[in-house]
Amino acid sequence: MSEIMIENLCKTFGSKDGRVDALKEVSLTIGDGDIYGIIGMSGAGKSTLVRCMNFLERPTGGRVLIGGRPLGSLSERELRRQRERIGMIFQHFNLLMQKTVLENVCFPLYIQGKRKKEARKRAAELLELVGLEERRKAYPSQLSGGQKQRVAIARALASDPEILLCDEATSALDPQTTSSILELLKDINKRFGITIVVITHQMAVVREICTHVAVMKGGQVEEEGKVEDIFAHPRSAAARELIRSDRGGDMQERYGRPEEEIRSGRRIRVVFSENSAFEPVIANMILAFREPVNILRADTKNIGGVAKGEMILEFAPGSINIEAMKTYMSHRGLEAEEVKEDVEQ
Ligand SMILES: Nc1ncnc2c1ncn2[C@@H]1O[C@H](COP(=O)(O)OP(=O)(O)OP(=O)(O)O)[C@@H](O)[C@H]1O
Repeated sequence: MSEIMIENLCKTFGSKDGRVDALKEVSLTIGDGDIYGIIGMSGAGKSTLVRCMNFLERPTGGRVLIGGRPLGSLSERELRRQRERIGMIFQHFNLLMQKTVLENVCFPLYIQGKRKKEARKRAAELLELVGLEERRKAYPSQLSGGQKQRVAIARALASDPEILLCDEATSALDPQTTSSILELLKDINKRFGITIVVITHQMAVVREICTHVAVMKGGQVEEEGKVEDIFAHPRSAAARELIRSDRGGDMQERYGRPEEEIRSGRRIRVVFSENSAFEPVIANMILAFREPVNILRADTKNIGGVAKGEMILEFAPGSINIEAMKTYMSHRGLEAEEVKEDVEQ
């Protein structure tokens, strides 16, 4: 069992400039086998939270339970054992530059006391899993960023972890390499049932692989739930802002308009899971109400493998048909919600 329960977690750092409350009463549950995203802007407390999950950082209040066992009650030896069951990967890979790819993956196996032959055999299997068996003799400096992260993933898997913590693991990679690393993580989750926690500031990463997400701001969880629900109905300003800044989608070039062109008039955000049905509904609505509607942005996004369409519509200033048009859309399966001023620049 690798369920992670976080209860009222607090972390306060003391410094010469005063106190910093990096985590304020954070509570969440990460289910066994989930791919769980923790998203927020810089300074939100994400790294502190993930470091508290394996007690690399000791919380100042609250509890962390893994598989029902509170980490705070473990002896140092038990804690070391528990940490072996938690792999970690980082933005800057943290590889040993003087060692070959194979030796990098062998490293945690040597620490566990494995013999050289056994460790090399296991490391070779893991390199095959991440698609790098042919680069086993290379040094990290000879690899691309994506390949380095694959080595780091193989190394993290060497101790057969139940949990993999990924701290901004794709932030240093280009979008295409990011997608291939996310695919690899998804595959690992599916094949081995490893619970994966993804720390990121990019909504695109969350929607590509995560099942659940917690949105953090100022050391607190602003919103938490299934990715598709939060994408469709973001409740907090922090979630709306992250969704708004999530660019990338194949329809955008066709419809995309620079945001400077956004004028007055009420705006709504429409979400639908089959984007092909957008156009007839909107076109028929314009015909039915005989009123112009401005498409400010249209986009498709891949949320956990399902294509979701998103559109920002602007109604004519002073229109009296807005509520009727929202009802028209909702009767045709389009989820519509008002876009508040605080999410537009
Ligand atoms: N060791 C430390 N000593 C003092 N303050 C710290 C320490 N570590 C983190 N903080 C502070 O705690 C807050 C949360 O930092 P944290 O690194 O967890 O945020 P984050 O969401 O991961 O942001 P980033 O993506 O920029 O790392 C910040 O105000 C940070 O300055």
